[in-house]
Amino acid sequence: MLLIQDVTIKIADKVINDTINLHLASGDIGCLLGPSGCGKTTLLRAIAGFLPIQSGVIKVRQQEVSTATRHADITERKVGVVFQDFALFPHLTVAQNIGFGLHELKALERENRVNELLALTQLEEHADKYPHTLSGGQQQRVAIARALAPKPDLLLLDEPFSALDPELRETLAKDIKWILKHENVTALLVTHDQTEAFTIADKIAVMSNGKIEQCASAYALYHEPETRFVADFIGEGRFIRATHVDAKTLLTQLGPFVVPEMPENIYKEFSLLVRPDDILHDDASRFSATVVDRAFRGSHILYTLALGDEHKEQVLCLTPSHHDHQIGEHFGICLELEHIIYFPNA
Ligand SMILES: Nc1ncnc2c1ncn2[C@@H]1O[C@H](COP(=O)(O)OP(=O)(O)OP(=O)(O)O)[C@@H](O)[C@H]1O
Repeated sequence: MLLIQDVTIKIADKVINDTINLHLASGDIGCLLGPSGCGKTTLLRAIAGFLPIQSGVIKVRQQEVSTATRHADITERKVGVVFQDFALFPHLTVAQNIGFGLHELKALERENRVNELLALTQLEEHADKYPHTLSGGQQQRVAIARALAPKPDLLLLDEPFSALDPELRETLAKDIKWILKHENVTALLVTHDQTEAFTIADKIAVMSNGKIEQCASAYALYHEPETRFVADFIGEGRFIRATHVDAKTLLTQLGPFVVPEMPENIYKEFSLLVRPDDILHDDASRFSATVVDRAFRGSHILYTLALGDEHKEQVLCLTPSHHDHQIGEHFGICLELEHIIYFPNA
């Protein structure tokens, strides 16, 4: 449904997006995830048709909509856009906002489609209200319903939850995912919040410095990051030094570790990614670590632990919160890795 091949976008001669490749099949929910300034919004704007591209091609439904020499009009793209600030019409009711893009339909068809979307977004009781009387979450649902009303082939959402408070975001993200799947619309959203990306997206493109570093499912990004940037950016974790001892064994400050499956061509010495769930609290272990920081998370505590006498390396450890240790205390830990993620030593 959406195909982006080797796309480069420049603004005032500065390369903002460099050789971007991305594919979304029909019904996929994709996400552009990355730190502020990495070029997410610029790419989304180019797909929507607000910006030209300098090389490559963007196709929607196999039609070329952007190349270096062709720039299809926004209306020709059949792309819906949901903006960060919702951009609702203040003088129109909820129902009128949703029906705004349906001028081509007959009155009855239009009314049916509006009613269908009011039900889908659970806004029936608010149909005759004006946007300023609604909560942020409700306004966002109106914005999504309005964008979905004309049945666009592709829906683009620019930081759709950023104006909402954090508790509401996750619930709304789940609701929106359900709505998008129900409408079977292909969607691409921009966010810098990975929880949001994990909740809503089938496929996440992690961006840095104008490029896509890796495009994969949330699970693959977390467990099989292909670059050091993705390993750092997605989830939590620390790198510790490791040495490849023999076909089955690695050596780290936490002793020898027998590897479930040794990667081919692994370096002799390398940096090993250790996630908080790879470190187990184990009073029987002969390796102990010192608590240098702790974050209480209700059911769990996330400890930052310093290793060895010199405290040069650190790992994170997520334990049930009845293991309550203070900063400066020691406790026994052991390493339990499912995936060996390694990079050359920095
Ligand atoms: N109109 C413009 N003129 C000049 N530079 C621009 C313009 N628009 C964007 N940029 C630059 O392009 C880069 C990428 O911006 P963009 O808004 O795409 O990033 P982003 O990843 O969406 O960031 P954020 O998460 O903060 O919105 C930034 O360095 C920005 O300064």
